[in-house]
Amino acid sequence: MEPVRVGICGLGTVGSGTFNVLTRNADEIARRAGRPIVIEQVGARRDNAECDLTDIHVTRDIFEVARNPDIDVLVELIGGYDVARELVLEAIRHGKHVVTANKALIAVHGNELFRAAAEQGVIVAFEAAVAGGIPVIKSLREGLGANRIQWLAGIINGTGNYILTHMRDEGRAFDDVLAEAQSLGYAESDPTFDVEGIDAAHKLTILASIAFGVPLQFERAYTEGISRITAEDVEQADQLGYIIKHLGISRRTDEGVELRVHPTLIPKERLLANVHGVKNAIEVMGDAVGPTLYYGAGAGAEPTASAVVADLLDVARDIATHHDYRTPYLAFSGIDHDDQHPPILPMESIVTAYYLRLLAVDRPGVLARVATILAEQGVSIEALTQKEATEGELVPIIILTHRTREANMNEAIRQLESLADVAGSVTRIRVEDLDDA
Ligand SMILES: NC(=O)c1ccc[n+]([C@@H]2O[C@H](COP(=O)([O-])OP(=O)(O)OC[C@H]3O[C@@H](n4cnc5c(N)ncnc54)[C@H](O)[C@@H]3O)[C@@H](O)[C@H]2O)c1
Ligand SMILES: N[C@@H](CCO)C(=O)O
Ligand code: NA
Repeated sequence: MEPVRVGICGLGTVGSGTFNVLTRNADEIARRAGRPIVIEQVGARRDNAECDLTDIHVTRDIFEVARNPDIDVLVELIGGYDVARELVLEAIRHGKHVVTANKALIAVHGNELFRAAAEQGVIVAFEAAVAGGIPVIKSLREGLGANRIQWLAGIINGTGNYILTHMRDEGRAFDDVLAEAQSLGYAESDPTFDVEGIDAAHKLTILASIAFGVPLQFERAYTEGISRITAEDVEQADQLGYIIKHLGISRRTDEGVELRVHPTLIPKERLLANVHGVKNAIEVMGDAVGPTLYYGAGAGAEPTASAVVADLLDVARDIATHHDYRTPYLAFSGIDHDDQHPPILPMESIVTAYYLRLLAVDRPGVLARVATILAEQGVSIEALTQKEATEGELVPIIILTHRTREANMNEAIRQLESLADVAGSVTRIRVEDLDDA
């Protein structure tokens, strides 16, 4: 059969990994695809010493790749929102299929890109965009197609998990571990995307669409990062039998779909609590299959390339299939025209348990006043511990609550912070049991 001709745009961490995996495993890949997958052109600002570009047609103008009539598939690995959007739209206009690792692009511009691609009858594949090498998109979209998905929860940012792991195990400083993750090629070009939860929210947005059949709605995701996690909270969580992980959680309720990224206390014995370093894992609960777990490298050159090349294999197999008979981009047919899908819920309406840490003046009646405020908001306490005074007259109070509405907790925290007995702000970290795991 005719080869599939690929143009790779961007020759950084993932671009070089993709180039090398495609080249090294060319024979194996051709046997799987039933035809060779060949690199016809590379668009890059500069050569990359990791790649042997002898005999490769290299251009400094990536848009040349998008317009090259000898290219069947453009692989977008430049990252970012704007130029990547222009590049992908240009490739689609020229009838090319697209493979991308760019979650920012898909989460923010995906609805527009899929519309354009559907009009041209071309594939847009993005397995590498979520959890790097873990085939979670394919699993959700195809392997779990029989299920009504109930919830999914995952560690979906490798850099953040790498930082939390090394801070906890080695007592190292945040900035020091972040610099290491950057040097290993895990971090986004703007690492605040990793540490403030934006990258995880991009990925969660994509997972939720595929799990629940809702259009991509990144702007509705609740996003909180790991930059305010303190050693004190890590220690308190440990004593209570929990570990703090940065999770993306999406859950179907009777009212709609939760879409939230935040640090979370999870019981130490859960599988997700034992996912460390750059590894990612996503737990998915389906009504028929029950809990399933997907684990592996969430970032890095060749793990991510593994997903990019798997998408190229899918393109090679589906290229001759009519668009109407291909797997839909977001797993459900007609998400765009279907207004039957559930709404994304505002954060105030989610229901979860909470860990609270506050500093109070050590005088009679303080605990009663704290308990009264919580009771008036309908928040019931599972455990309350008053620690030894550490900061002058102030004593830390640690509270674990039962499940309650976020709106009630917001009001309780507002009232607690206005008490004369309470110093500074109240730390709040959500707690998930991940039942049924
Ligand atoms: N690094 C990872 O582990 C990882 C994992 C999954 C997904 N991703 C995604 O993959 C994409 C690429 O990430 P990366 O880590 O390889 O980044 P990178 O910075 O290492 O590589 C990007 C490359 O694109 C080039 N580039 C950017 N704009 C260009 C332009 N206009 N013309 C030509 N070249 C241009 C840059 O020079 C750079 O070499 C991003 O969307 C990222 O979110 C990365
Ligand atoms: N910066 C991302 C890359 C993988 O998407 C991470 O650390 O998870
Ligand atoms: Na993936």
